[in-house]
Amino acid sequence: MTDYIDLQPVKHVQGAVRLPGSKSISNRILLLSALSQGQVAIVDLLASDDTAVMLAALRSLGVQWTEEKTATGTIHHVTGVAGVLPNKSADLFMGNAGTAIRPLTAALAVIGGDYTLHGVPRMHERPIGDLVDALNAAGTNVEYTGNPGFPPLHIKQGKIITERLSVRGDVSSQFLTALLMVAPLMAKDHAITIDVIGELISKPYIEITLNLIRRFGVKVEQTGWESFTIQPGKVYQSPGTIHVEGDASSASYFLAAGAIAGGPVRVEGVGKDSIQGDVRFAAALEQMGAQITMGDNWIEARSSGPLKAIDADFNHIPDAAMTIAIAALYADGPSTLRNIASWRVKETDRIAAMATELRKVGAVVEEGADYIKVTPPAALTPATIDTYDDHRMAMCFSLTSLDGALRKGATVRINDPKCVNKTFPEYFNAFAKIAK
Ligand SMILES: O=C(O)C1=C[C@@H](OP(=O)(O)O)[C@@H](O)[C@H](O)C1
Ligand SMILES: C=C(OP(=O)(O)O)C(=O)O
Repeated sequence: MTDYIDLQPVKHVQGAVRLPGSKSISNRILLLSALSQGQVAIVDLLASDDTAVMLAALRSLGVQWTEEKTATGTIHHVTGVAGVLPNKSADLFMGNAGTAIRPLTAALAVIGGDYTLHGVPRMHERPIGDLVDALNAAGTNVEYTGNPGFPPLHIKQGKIITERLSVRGDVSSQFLTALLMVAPLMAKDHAITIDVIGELISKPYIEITLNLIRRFGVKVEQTGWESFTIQPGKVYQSPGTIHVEGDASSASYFLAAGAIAGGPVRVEGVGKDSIQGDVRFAAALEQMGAQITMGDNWIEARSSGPLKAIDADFNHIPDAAMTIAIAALYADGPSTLRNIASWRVKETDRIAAMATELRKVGAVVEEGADYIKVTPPAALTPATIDTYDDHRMAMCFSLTSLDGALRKGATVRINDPKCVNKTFPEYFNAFAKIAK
């Protein structure tokens, strides 16, 4: 029997939400800490499925970590292994966490050993071939045990035999992130250069990667988005204590709620100096007519009349862009989200899933290989929303219960709401708190 949650129409939203830690920052910091020299204290790590698989994998690899509960949150203490993993063989379950499997594959391939990595069925449909090709061309030994180009993987001992790697950047930026994170392990006696083939997508995620690599003491020289060079002889050094920002993608649901149904709604934990590209979601909402204010560690959204339709390129914020597709239901005309082909290879085929579920609430939807056009209905239709084991489908569609300035929300049933555990286990409680 399908588990579900029923949401009644919400007339007004208001309040403040303390965001959970950023998934992207959490999993990067965990791996960098494990590879570094020294002890790292990680404050406010995200507690969710995606970080749980990374933490479990590190433990299976012999990396020691402990969790300390404090009055204000949590501190994870990780003892770095300076690039030498205690366990030379392990079988690792990666769930559906792209930010865990891609960088870990690169790390284990470069370090070498006898490792298997696998995940949920959807993980075995998510591409990893561009990363494996880049690694194996450089001398690692990574094999597919299922379909070529996809997990599961078997990693054996290899040996890096090149100073220059190239990787495709047009399917997922996580492949370049993975190579950048392990480049210092390859750059023992000579510099390593990574060239990007094809137009790099999701560029702000590379900025997160570079920012965190630098905080662990390694410099990367960058030539546009085409080439990255890491100087030899550097080992990641513990930054001591490192703080995880609140998740800017998770912020998008609350900010959109404020923009649609009154507000003000404030998210706490990210602000104007955030290293996450998804804070630029606020600018897209502003373009739609919402009123946005930002502080060092908070962002606030409120509506000022009906939302305006938007037609824009969303390649830089692929995750938060899903929330724009929902805000489009409350806009004054058709909206088009362009350059989002990567949606098709994420937790589900998000262009297809979004189109199907938006039609259930009455929208007219046109989808293409890399775009979606949403024409809002005169009134939202009550619907049962399928979520495709995709946390963002569940979180996005909760917003269809909101009454906007132009049209009223509908009663909505969200099937399998627990899929939010991937990044935001407390999502529906947080949403209920701002619903008045
Ligand atoms: O590097 C990261 O932390 C991420 C990169 C993006 O993926 P793509 O580069 O595959 O678009 C994003 O969708 C994902 O949720 C997190
Ligand atoms: C695409 C996503 O996740 P992943 O890190 O598994 O790629 C996401 O969280 O929207």
